[in-house]
Amino acid sequence: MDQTAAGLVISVALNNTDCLYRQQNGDNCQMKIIVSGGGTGGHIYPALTIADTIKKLYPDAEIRFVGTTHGLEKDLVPRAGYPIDFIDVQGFKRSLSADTFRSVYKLFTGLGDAKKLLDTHKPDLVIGTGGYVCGPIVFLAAIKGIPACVQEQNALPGVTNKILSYFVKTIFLGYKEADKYFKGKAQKIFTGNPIREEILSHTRWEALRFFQLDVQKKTILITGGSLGAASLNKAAFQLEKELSGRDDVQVLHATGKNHYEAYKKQIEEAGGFQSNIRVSPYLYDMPMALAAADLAVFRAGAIGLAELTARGIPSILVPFPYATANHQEFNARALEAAGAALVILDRELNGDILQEKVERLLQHDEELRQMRLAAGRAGRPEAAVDIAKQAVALINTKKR
Ligand SMILES: CC(=O)N[C@H]1[C@@H](OP(=O)(O)OP(=O)(O)OC[C@H]2O[C@@H](n3ccc(=O)[nH]c3=O)[C@H](O)[C@@H]2O)O[C@H](CO)[C@@H](O)[C@@H]1O
Repeated sequence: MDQTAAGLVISVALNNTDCLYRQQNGDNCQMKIIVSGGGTGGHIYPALTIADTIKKLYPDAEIRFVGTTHGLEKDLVPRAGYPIDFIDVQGFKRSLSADTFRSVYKLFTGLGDAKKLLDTHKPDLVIGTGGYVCGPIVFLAAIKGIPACVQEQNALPGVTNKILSYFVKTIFLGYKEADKYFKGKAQKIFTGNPIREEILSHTRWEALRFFQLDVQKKTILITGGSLGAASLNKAAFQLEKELSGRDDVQVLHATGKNHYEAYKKQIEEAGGFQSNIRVSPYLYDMPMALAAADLAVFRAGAIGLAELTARGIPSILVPFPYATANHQEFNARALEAAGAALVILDRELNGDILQEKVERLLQHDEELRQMRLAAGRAGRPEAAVDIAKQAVALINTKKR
């Protein structure tokens, strides 16, 4: 089906949804949606992006979140202006231990809490974005015949989403590579990962002006994810020492808050860097930093990579080796196979290797250009809208 036809199908489905609601519930009716995902930012940010996109498309939609009090969602969701209910559930460790019994017990308390929430709020749709917290509520909704779907961010899916694939109607895939791991009956739709709207809202010129960077130089963006990465910082230090004062390149580097003081001290001991090297603890202006970047040196978290590809930025990726089941390497390898990234494994990373790869790309414009084009092809800037529309259209399938 070409894109226009697909767009038509979606819009017809949405009109039906609207009609159904108006007919059955009158004009005051609001779609009620529960979104659940948590633990790390990697599950919460996509959940918030999907919620924001639904609100933008359907301003009357009533959206609430379900999370646990142990996860970051406790802070991030209220801050984003959504109500959140908490359920008492705990993840399973990969190995058997005394804690396993506690997790089983908590699974039942979680299911009990989820049942109460479904009975109280009577949602028309439940969306899960991964993390064990979304297990009970998405599972129970599906069992009760409430349309339910999940969004999987990684190329190697998480356990909760794999189990849920046997019960939900649809799985929205961040990576095509994840398809083969879902054995359940759910329909699998490759949409890419949802990214916040601001990621695409700045031009290169605006960003260079914002950071007072030089328009003649190539900009390298270096970050080890939201917490930073010691191994990446170590290799970056050698690279930045070599690039300091160069007239063809400039660097924006976020070390991670916990690593910043030590890094600053290291720079001082080395006699300081020139102004083409900018080091900060954290980049609050990531959308601007991405707009300025010609090349990125990154970990391989799914949302960071979706942001890079949405902007068509070539990258050198160093997957975090301790991520669950090494899923970051799967994310990174998918981009490498697409021709959009070079991969250095954390155990092989050192200043020489990073410098060699960076210099190669800086000296070979054509290789960088090809990688930029490949990154652009891999990008799915429309993912959030696709997911929001197709998830809401599932309401039509509700048994009434
Ligand atoms: C350690 C770990 O297991 N991380 C997982 C976590 O991602 P995690 O949250 O670690 O990383 P992601 O790349 O998915 O997201 C990072 C987010 O932080 C932002 N940012 C980062 C640095 C900075 O200085 N400023 C800033 O704003 C990025 O723009 C991005 O929006 O969930 C992802 C999705 O399930 C997984 O793919 C990751 O493997």
